[in-house]
Amino acid sequence: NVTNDDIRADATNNSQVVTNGMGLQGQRFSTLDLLNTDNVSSLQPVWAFSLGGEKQRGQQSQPMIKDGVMYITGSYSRVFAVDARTGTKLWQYDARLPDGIMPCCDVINRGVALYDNLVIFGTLDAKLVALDKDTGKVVWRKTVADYQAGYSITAAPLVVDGKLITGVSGGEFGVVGKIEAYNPTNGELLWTRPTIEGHMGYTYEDGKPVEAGISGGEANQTWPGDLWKTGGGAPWLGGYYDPETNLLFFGTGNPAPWNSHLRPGDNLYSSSRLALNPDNGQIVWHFQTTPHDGWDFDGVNELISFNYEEDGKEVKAAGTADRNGFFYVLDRTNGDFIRGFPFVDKITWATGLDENGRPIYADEFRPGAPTESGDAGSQVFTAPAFLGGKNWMPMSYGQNTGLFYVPSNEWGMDIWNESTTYKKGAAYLGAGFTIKPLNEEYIGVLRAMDPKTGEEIWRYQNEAPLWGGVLSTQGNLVFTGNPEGYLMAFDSRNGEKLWQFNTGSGVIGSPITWEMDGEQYVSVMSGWGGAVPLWGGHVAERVKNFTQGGTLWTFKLPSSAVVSQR
Ligand SMILES: O=C(O)c1cc(C(=O)O)c2c(n1)C(=O)C(=O)c1cc(C(=O)O)[nH]c1-2
Ligand SMILES: [Ca+2]
Repeated sequence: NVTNDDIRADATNNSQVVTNGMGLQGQRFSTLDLLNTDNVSSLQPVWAFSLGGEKQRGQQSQPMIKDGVMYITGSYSRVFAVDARTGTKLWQYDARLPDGIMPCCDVINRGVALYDNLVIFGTLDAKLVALDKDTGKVVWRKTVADYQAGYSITAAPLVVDGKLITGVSGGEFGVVGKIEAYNPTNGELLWTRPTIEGHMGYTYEDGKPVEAGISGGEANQTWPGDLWKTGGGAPWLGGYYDPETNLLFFGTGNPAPWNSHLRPGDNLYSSSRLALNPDNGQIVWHFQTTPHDGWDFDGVNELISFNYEEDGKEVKAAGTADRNGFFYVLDRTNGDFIRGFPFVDKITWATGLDENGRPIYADEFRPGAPTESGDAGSQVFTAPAFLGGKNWMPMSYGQNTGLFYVPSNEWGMDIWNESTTYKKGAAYLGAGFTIKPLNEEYIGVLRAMDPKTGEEIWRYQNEAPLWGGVLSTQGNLVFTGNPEGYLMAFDSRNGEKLWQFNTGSGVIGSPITWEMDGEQYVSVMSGWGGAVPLWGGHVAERVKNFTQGGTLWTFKLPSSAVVSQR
């Protein structure tokens, strides 16, 4: 069973992985160094587990490990429990999905939460399901939102001190984003916090809703007319928790519709980072990365807590690499902007950030308004593309190097606006687009970034876009995968590629590492999919021959190699 203490200790307990992010702060760093730059070239597969069936695509899950059992999700809202020593399947759960599910960006899922004897995950029809960890049988099931309005859940939920916290997806359908806390034991709703200004939040006392304040204080200050009622801002990537400040950090997605001329104003809290009180969901501070977004620059990307020394003082900071191409370092106690810098080579839509971190817009790179007669507005070519300088794939913070390892992409897009009106359950974009690579040789770039200076310390360039999570370790290793099928290991200090292994399908999951029976293991999901093949325009064309899949791979050193290193 998984306790609150297990969850709190996850970043330092090497024998388990019971949080998404390998620790509540989501640093994705392991203090293990049995596997290191000297021996990683001997890393070998121990077993591979196929998810089976015909639903082989888009495997973004991060595995979890507890007491020798691994828990993963697969595409189409499936969960599997596997013996971590042998890869033998213990049980499988397949959600029965209705025909009308509407995920914008493939049938993906990013993983489970573990609590007590339960394995809990969110489904493509916007339900939370809690399964018995030993049998895979449903213990409770709860509808979070109406899938027929375009809601879904793709992120892993988070458990903090006995509260199960989830976001929702659906920004491309004009849903209203919300973050909610549930009792993980029975699925009872504890609080709900809409992420669009003007909507009421509630806490629940004895099962009854009690008003907990309008998000934003007053309705509709940064939106025109009724647009806030269908404003998007979906916190679709979930969030993390920082024990030092007792705050939840969630990001919010694009405002709806994409056509920004329909909604003059900053459109809070779309494309923002939010800090919430975990007890009642109150928004403690917010930082909006792209006010009045006109390019689908969802602000969901993870905000990762880290501390550093400056002028003899410890700064409680947090770093985030936004879709819009800028990396931000914030004071995580209050959301103040400390510094920001580009982490991609080309940003056209803004010339920089002002002293508060607000973008300085280059208006000629905002697509034009449609004409009165209904013709599309002027088209622009702008960078990054809407799939972002970085998309969902989580970066890692190297505790030993002080660097962030950021999976990123170099691309731009043609984008134009069209007229649109809201219709329940229909795409609500008011825009058209074609993504194009910026370079012939590469699109993906794994970057080691110094958050104190904005300097890129090293980079690895990949032909296809990078779409997988990153892990770094005390053994000076950085792991990530690519759509070409490789799981790769780099030297975290200089970016030298030390090892790679082809898994047979694109790696877009998040690798983990843990210790079992005195040996260090690495696991990752393989299975190409996600948004790139669906929405990638010319880039999708480039990657169209990559094969889909669904396999969980586990690696370790041959026992002899470990011995010889010691
Ligand atoms: O606004 C939203 O609700 C929403 C949800 C999701 C999702 O849940 O996966 C994505 C996006 N937007 C999105 O804009 C996007 O680029 C994207 C890529 C992916 C993916 O898994 O590859 N999901 C999503
Ligand atoms: Ca979106």
